[in-house]
Amino acid sequence: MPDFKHYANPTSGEAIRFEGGSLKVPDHPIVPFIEGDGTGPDIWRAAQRVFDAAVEKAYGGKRKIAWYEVYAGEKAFNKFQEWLPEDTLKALTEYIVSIKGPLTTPVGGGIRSLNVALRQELDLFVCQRPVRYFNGVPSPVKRPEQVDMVIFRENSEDIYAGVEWQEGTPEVKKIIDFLRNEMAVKKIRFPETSGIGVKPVSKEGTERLVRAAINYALENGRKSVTLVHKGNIMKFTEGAFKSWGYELAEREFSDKTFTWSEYDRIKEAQGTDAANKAQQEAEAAGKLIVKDVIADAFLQQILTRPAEYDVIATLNLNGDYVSDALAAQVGGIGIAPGANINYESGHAVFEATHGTAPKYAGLDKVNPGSVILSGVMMFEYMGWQEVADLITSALEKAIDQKVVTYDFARLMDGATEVKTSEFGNQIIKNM
Ligand SMILES: NC(=O)C1=CN([C@@H]2O[C@H](COP(=O)(O)OP(=O)(O)OC[C@H]3O[C@@H](n4cnc5c(N)ncnc54)[C@H](OP(=O)(O)O)[C@@H]3O)[C@@H](O)[C@H]2O)C=CC1
Ligand SMILES: O=C(O)CCC(=O)C(=O)O
Ligand SMILES: [Mg+2]
Repeated sequence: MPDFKHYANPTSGEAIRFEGGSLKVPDHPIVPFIEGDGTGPDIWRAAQRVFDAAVEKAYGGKRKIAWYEVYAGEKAFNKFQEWLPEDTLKALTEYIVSIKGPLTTPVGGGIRSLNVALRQELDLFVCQRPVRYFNGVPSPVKRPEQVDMVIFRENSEDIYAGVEWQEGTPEVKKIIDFLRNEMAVKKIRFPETSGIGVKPVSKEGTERLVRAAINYALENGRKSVTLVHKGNIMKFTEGAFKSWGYELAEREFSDKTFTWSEYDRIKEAQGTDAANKAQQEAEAAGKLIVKDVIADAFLQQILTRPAEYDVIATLNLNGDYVSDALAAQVGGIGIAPGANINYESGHAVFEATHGTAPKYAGLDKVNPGSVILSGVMMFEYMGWQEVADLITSALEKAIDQKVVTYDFARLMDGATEVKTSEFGNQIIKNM
């Protein structure tokens, strides 16, 4: 048991373990949860009832989650005057699998993102966000059913990691002086009034992310992995991500993949027909195609040709933008789940793609679908597939019945608008 400063130890349940590369899940696993800020408590309350009902329905009392509340954000600050208590990190480390609601990050000053801090502290290097269409969900595009992608967003580095210095401080002056005087940098347009952010992108970081994406694609019968980058402009970070990604695919998965890098080499040596033939043969042999696209082109092609994309591997900031854009295509952020995972240690923190939606806090109004579907991912990760399937089909049925929260109701004809808690009830009723 961890040696907590503030927290009492769990009073029931057993710890999940990660041994020999796989999870060992007891029948009464301790699962820590963070309620979250803003609308977090609303959606968490509904979600927890759905999870418990589905586990009970699937296993009739043989299995049960031992929920264990841990704190971060405003609730932690109010209780312990700490935004992210060390006890929370200890609990998430000890109990391996956890789930959280959204946490507030102020813009422009104040505390840094607690969400990002959690990912960094636990080294949860993959932010995995599946995006698929649920029949009947209102969507702004004509063929939303063509969207079926799984985003693998690098979660530990890039400009998103928060290495930056504020304009006007002695630190930023030092960095700017160093860049100008020792590195001969002449491209800082307004050196006296700039803030500076640094974008670290490493070979190790890229390789472990791309490896996870390719493994996922192979295990789940996916057709392609696309490396999304802005490597034409940021050559040694985003461009390197692309090159390292291709090199990894060819080095570690040569018998199972065909890359566009190989395509280019064949084209150069033998011409376009030979390269096309090689790709067609690889596809016919069931090989995974590893390709790439520049990020801005990707954002227009997901609207015009979504069927061409499948598993997406990308850097941290691109992944953030792409997640919300794709979520909108299939009906919005109300049903966009996610997980932060370290595939090497087994640690995983499940969380919705959206934030705290503060204007709706405490109104029992927003869609709990994203956190509920994050729970579905969690149950799949734990191997409790029966629970995942029960929740998914009950949620699909609720949408089919047009019993939905405000976000869907405002775009659907003939819908019955229900509260967060009532949407949870409807899902439970449908199990
Ligand atoms: N992982 C995390 O914890 C994340 C935290 N955040 C943080 O959340 C805070 C608010 O961020 P903000 O940019 O407003 O983004 P949000 O995702 O919180 O909200 C933006 C809009 O998305 C819609 N929305 C969000 N959640 C739901 C839901 N459950 N059901 C239906 N619609 C929903 C609402 O749209 P509408 O107005 O159209 O109704 C809302 O106004 C910030 O502090 C930010 O840093 C942001 C993202 C992730
Ligand atoms: O940490 C935050 O406040 C925002 C994070 C975010 O937008 C995301 O991870 O998608
Ligand atoms: Mg985001």
